[in-house]
Amino acid sequence: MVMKEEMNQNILVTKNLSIGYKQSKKEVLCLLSDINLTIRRGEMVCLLGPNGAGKSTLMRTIAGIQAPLAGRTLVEDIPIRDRNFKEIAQLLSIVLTERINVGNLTVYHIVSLGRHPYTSWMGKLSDADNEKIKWALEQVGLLHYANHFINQLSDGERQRVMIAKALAQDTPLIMLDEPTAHLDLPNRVEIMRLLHRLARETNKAILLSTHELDLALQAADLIWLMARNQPVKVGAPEDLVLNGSIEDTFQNKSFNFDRKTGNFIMNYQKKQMIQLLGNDVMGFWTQRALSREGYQVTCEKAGDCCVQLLEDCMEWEVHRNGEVTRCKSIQSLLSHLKESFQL
Ligand SMILES: Nc1ncnc2c1ncn2[C@@H]1O[C@H](COP(=O)(O)OP(=O)(O)OP(=O)(O)O)[C@@H](O)[C@H]1O
Repeated sequence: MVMKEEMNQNILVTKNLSIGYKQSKKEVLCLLSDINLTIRRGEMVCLLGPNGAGKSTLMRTIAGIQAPLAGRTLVEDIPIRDRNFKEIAQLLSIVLTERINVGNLTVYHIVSLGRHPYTSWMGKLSDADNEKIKWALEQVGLLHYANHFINQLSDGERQRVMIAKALAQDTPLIMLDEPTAHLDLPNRVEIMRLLHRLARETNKAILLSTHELDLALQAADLIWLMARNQPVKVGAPEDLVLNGSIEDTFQNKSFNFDRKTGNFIMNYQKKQMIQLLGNDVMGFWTQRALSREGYQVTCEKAGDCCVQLLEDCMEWEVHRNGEVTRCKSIQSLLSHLKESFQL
């Protein structure tokens, strides 16, 4: 009984999927084999991995755009392979990264294209289709832009139009290839929040590929972590941080992953030890600036230099060789240290 309920919760299932490219009759580039992944109703999954890991290949294979080397993909228990375009378009919708350039179409018209899998060959929209289009525009907060031309919209709004089109397509699975590429930070956050809310409220499954690790860690229900020739690691973002998977996958000698903050910290060659006294926000930014300049920062007594934070007046006191110097900004602190150490 439990098993049956669980099976019904799955919208996407991959079964022993192998992905890659047939390069010639004999030569095959197999990127990954035996991929068994699922996405449940109402879940948002972020697919993460370094460049060349195979994210686009996996997305394309799941969507039926590219044939698998082996295995299969099921959406709502229906195998994608061998289905025609219209049948697939009723099971999954895809939002691609490319910037759309169709200036002479209105927002309403573009979203209405999502209804094509359901209309006759003439593309006549029924009342129900129009209702669905309005609902989709409402979901992304763009109903008032329905009659605007697409080239009158910002990149963030255009992306929301494409999400509305996918919603109008009304498929159980929505896939998005780097939906936050080309967007500024507020729009990136907005799109992730929107997708997260839509997964919850519509009970659809959302799969998106991204390079935005910090946003994915905050917004995803599950992360699929891909690395070349390694099994896909699946887990809640926090589990993948705690068990070191994120760190291992993105390991690089130029930066370290900070498990406490979920951020990457650049590695600078350390030259001089400096003791930093004080904490909180001012301490965090002072430490960042000192590390960038190549100082090794510690809270213990070390070397002959100590920086004391004066949090009340937001100033910095440098103690070195019995001399005390006050600095009014991080910029002046860094130039004073540079002179002092003659770096
Ligand atoms: N048409 C193709 N024929 C042969 N090999 C390909 C083809 N397309 C991609 N590849 C190779 O497959 C590997 C994975 O590529 P893919 O584009 O899926 O990675 P990705 O994780 O999406 O990368 P990125 O983050 O840079 O977009 C790469 O080594 C790439 O060179």
